[in-house]
Amino acid sequence: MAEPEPLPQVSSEPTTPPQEGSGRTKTKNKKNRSKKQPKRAGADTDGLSSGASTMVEDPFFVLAGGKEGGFLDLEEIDEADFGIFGGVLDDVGQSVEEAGKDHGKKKKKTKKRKRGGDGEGFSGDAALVVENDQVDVEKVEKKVEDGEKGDKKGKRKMNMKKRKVKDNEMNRESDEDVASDKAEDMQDDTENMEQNEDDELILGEDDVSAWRELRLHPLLLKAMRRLGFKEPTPIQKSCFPAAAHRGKDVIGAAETGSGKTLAFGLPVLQRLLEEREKATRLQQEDEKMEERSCGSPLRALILTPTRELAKQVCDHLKDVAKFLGIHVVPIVGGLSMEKQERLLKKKPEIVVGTPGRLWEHMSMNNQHLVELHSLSFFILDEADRMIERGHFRELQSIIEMLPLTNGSDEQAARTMPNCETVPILQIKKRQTFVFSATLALSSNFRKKLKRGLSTSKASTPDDVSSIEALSKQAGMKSNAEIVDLTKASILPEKLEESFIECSEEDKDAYLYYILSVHGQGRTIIFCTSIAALRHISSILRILGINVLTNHAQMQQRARMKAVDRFRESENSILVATDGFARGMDFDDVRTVIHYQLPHSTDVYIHRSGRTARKSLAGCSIALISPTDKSRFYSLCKSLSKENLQQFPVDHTYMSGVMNRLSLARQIDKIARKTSQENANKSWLQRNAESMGLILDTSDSEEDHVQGHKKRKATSAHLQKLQQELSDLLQCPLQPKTFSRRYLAGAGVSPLLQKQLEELAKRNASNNSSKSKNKGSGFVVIGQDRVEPLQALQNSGQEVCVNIDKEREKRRVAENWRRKKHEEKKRTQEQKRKDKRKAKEMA
Ligand SMILES: Nc1ncnc2c1ncn2[C@@H]1O[C@H](COP(=O)(O)OP(=O)(O)OP(=O)(O)O)[C@@H](O)[C@H]1O
Repeated sequence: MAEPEPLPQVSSEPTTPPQEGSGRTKTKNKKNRSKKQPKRAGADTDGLSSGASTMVEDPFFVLAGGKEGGFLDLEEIDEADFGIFGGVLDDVGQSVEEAGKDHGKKKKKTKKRKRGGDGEGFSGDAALVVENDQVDVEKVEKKVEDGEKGDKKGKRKMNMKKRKVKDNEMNRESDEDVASDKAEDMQDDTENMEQNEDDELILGEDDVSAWRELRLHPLLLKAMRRLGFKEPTPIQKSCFPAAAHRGKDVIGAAETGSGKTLAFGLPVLQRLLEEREKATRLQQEDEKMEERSCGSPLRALILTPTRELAKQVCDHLKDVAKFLGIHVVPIVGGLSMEKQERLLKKKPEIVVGTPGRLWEHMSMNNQHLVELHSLSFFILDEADRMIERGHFRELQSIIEMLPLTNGSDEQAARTMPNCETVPILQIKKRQTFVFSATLALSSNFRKKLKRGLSTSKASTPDDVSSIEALSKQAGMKSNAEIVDLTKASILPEKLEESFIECSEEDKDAYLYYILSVHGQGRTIIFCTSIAALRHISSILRILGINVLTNHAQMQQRARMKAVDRFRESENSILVATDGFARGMDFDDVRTVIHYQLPHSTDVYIHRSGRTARKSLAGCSIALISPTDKSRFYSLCKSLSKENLQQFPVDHTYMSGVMNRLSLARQIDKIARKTSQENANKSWLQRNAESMGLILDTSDSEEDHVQGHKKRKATSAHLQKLQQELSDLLQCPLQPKTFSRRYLAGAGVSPLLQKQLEELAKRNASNNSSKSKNKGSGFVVIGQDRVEPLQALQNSGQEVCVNIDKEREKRRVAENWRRKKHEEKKRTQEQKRKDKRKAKEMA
């Protein structure tokens, strides 16, 4: 075992990064680490092997030390949710097939080493304590608000709980290593239970003939059989031959949920597998190769705009690469830098990350990320998002780090240290892939694509403000394969779009109506603002609808939990902001509701694209207030939509909806006020404590009594409202035409539902025993509500949303208003004149 790697010292001299030791290091001295400005590799040919960097004053100091740059609503990702490696480092001496089969055995061997190791990963236990405590605090807070236990007792209890949470959170860091070891062990155990890839195969050999036609590597074919992917999706079919067999760069655009991740992922895995096979053959010929053991250099760098998407892409590739011995690692903000350094020391072939954190590592001269000579793939997922509003300055810096692609393969090979997996002859040029569903949104871009990249104007060196410029700077060749499978509307074919016109205030009512009357299936509600998200989630919870939330101001652990819970239940409802709109893949989301309209067409497409994925049907409903109208019409225009369906609202439900909503709003108002007051008090307390001051809380006797009375009255009022609402919620949300024989389901509580079903069963058995008394049957429709898609398909009414017609309508209305106004003015003037005349006459 080699000595732990010495950390680079801060120096103003040019320096060579230390060579990677093969052993694990536990040194964590971050302070000693030098912050260097990495040099563009490839610009200095003899510096390539060492990854030498010139030490200059670091212009990225703020970035390196700070948070993920740029995209403020990036998702925090918890390390607990990342696996470490999809597999184990492959034994190059083995055949590829063997490498795959022996995977399980090797895992066991590595496990022993890991146990005494540095404990990356999950800190489940500690987190659970904190989370449970958090729930307890909420319970206690609620009790305090309800005035159930009396103020002082409740407060004391709450303070104790809060302190406990704080302590736990402080201890969490130190507990993490232990907990993560446990989690790692558990993960290993689970993996050991999966004995063999063959046991997991869902499809037979003949089922995947469509993949075979693409000349997919046998191990990848097996992976497709295991995942149950019978045939390639159109984008995969179009991209694979060009990317994998002809080594071309690819610009890929296809609708949301069409499998773009594997459209770029499979060619990467194919090439790595093929090269590994060649390497194995060469190795057998050349015994010297055995001495070479520096692990694998970075072969593919995949960039995504959000942390959650990076995690998802990483997981997806790991799934495919599970038995391939190819390692995929996520490098995103929100994780400990040191832990990521340890992951990178293991030299994974594929890194998926967000630009901010990747650049942070690069600017600290992380050897695996700066030595990019053998990088074979540079991939931008959701590329159009990357260049938006100058968000990812780090992207520019990363692109500058990429070796120039015009150097010869041999030259590149010469500069590479002894690496087993990429022998000299196998190094091909780097391929660049750029993908997104909304790449072709701008008509300009489509035209440019048609003309081809070669004819476009040269961009300035620091300009990555267009896909074109970005691709070129990343080294994309002018003969790149352009695969644009998007239609004019870009949206999936089976997406039923609809809208409800209502006032801003009534959006809550329609939202509740949709969820309670047509609430089947997984639903995502999108908001543009966190304030709106908080408002509706609070109202819906008061109304007894259990919603999950995900937004940038939530703690990461809670966010990831929400995502997991959303995946778990097929009727779950998630309220999210737009950070969640791109790329997130959930099984069978039936409905997307745009509570607030997005600011741009591409966000609308990505939001709506969370449903109707994988050629399944889904529906999207936009709530349109008068202020949203013009934006909505322009959106329709940019998507070439002239007609849209109006969501079929059964207005007989609305008075019931309004009654409930009115109570919920009152409850919400009181709860907000109380929590605001509590927050203010504790803020004051905290600040006074931190300044060493004692707060004068001694009210006069009269104030004290008054305050007490007020609190008591509020609490009684709150209880009354809650009781009223609870009574309403016990009854079905009936339309006026409610028949006693048919209990319509919306609003039926699970308990009532159960009781009614039992009653119905009893009635049915009574009836059958009493010689089938026709007409006395009792039918419970219960919670099996109609799903929005079904409602739309049955009775959605098409409405013309022709923007020109709307403009015309608005113009006519304005003219009419102006005329009216002028007429009024004229009449008033006339009246005044008449009065004056009458006065003069008098
Ligand atoms: N060949 C295939 N057969 C069946 N399912 C597939 C196939 N390829 C990918 N999938 C599945 O399709 C789903 C969507 O894939 P993916 O997330 O890559 O779509 P996408 O085009 O990137 O969507 P978005 O534009 O929203 O990011 C995933 O659940 C994935 O597992």
